[in-house]
Amino acid sequence: MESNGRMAPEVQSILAAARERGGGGDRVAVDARSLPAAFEAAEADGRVPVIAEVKPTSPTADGERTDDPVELAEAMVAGGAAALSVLTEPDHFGGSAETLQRVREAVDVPVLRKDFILHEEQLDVVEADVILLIVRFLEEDGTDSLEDLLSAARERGFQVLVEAHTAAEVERAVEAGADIVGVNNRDLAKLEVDLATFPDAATAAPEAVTLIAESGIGSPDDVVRMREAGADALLVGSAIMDHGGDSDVTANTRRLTAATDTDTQT
Ligand SMILES: O=C(O)c1ccccc1NCC(=O)[C@H](O)[C@H](O)COP(=O)(O)O
Repeated sequence: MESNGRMAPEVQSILAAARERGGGGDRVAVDARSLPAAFEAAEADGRVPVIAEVKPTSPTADGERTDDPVELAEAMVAGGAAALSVLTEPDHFGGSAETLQRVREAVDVPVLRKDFILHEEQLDVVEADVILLIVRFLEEDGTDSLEDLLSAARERGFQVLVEAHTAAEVERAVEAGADIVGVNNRDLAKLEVDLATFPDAATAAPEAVTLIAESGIGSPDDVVRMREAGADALLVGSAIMDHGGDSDVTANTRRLTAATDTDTQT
């Protein structure tokens, strides 16, 4: 696995901050909204299942979006988002646990807590329907193991999205017991996006796994490409948030949730 020393400086900084961050107070117990059921409901009424991400900024964003996150989240749901992802990482993404809590109270779709969780106590910061565990960040000394975090999260009622970047990491996720696996098209070592990543790595996932294509998806053509490669759902942040601008988040979401294979025909 990639050593943190070979990660992009921004990612090393994210991980250093994550190692320092503590947990919450009391142990969380969640009555989670089902992510697979939300995807099925979207499919049933003709929407591509999209997890739209409330990401005020990021190390690779062109700027910051300062609109009220709850209004952004509601606009994403109005655009057909099956679920939402909310950054709770404060130092590099402008997120917070309080934002996630407000968003989750305002919508009825499942909400993913997008953060860099390395230790069990960090699960107890806020209730969410789904939490993220990143394979390559949990193979380092000084973090809890993927298996331990998976079971600790499930004991609290969370669903778990396990993120991989390569076929080997998909195999590792499945071996650890993941039933929802994301393939990140963004290489977190270099912060480069390559949409060929998902089709390559997805081949390692068994049929029973719910498979999510993450990052770099910006157009209806990209949606169709990921779906044809086996994505059950897509996780999209930047193309919906439009960090440098102030475009309509509902329209940005709908453009992707309404994508069909006719979009790729000339
Ligand atoms: O988005 C970043 O710049 C980033 C930098 C360092 C570590 C993680 C990062 N992003 C996390 C994500 O997984 C994305 O926010 C998510 O998949 C959406 O990606 P996109 O649609 O490309 O905004």
